[in-house]
Amino acid sequence: MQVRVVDYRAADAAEQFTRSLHETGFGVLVNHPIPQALVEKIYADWLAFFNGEDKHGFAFSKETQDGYFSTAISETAKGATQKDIKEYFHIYPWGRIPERLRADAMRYYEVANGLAAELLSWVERHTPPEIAKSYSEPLSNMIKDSTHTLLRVLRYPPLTGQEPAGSLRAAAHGDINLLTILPAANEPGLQVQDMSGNWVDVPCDFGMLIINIGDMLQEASQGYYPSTQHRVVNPTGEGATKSRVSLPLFLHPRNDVVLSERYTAHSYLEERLRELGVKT
Ligand SMILES: O=C(O)CCC(=O)C(=O)O
Ligand SMILES: [Fe+2]
Repeated sequence: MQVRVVDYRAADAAEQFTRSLHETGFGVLVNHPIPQALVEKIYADWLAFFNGEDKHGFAFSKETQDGYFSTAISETAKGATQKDIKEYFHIYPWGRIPERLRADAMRYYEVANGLAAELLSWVERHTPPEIAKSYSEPLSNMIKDSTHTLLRVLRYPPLTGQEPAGSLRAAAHGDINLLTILPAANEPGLQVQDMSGNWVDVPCDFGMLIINIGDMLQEASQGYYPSTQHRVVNPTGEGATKSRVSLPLFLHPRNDVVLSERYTAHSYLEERLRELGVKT
């Protein structure tokens, strides 16, 4: 399997990109409109935040799910036995965020949301008509004015050697949402699973933009766009002494969006958060 690297400005970009999503659940864009300088600034500022102490004043709320999730309460992937080796912060436009970090995060949120709407229209245009006819509304419309789209800043700390056997920076999982937009992290490690169960490195040169299908779009497209399992493996050697920072934007539909005969976006999310152990 090959995750394609597609030039966003190419004439056949939409076709190439959506083919990669259909075949692998992942697609990678270069020459995309997300400013790299903004991404790098966010990585640097948030690394300093995670290295400091005031993060503890932002402990996440079980009710609203915004704020800081420490390594001690970090999520356990569905079906996994160990916690992931990571800490993270959940940013929503209505949620808590350190004031000095707000403007850049919100600018990123806006720009990436705009691109996501365009990519969802590519996805819709390249869905076979017999499947597209059951989309309950245009896909790009599903995320419009959603209050659930989540910007997560992740920090995977340097490894200490004391990690529980078998634990990973991020254990194999599928994303819950419609579509995820992820700028390449500052360190490697992201892998996707192919149909035979092999783990394949996702192209991740600094500056690339990685997009993957989440479970909700798999549900809405009746599996045409698969939500593939992915993970972040632990580095060895020099890499083990470094933090890894990444910035996924999880595009979530409005609560009332009908995904399929079985689920609305709301019922789907509630079920998954309970399974993850971060909500009761
Ligand atoms: O850190 C990464 O590169 C991927 C993170 C991820 O897959 C997730 O948080 O769902
Ligand atoms: Fe993920």
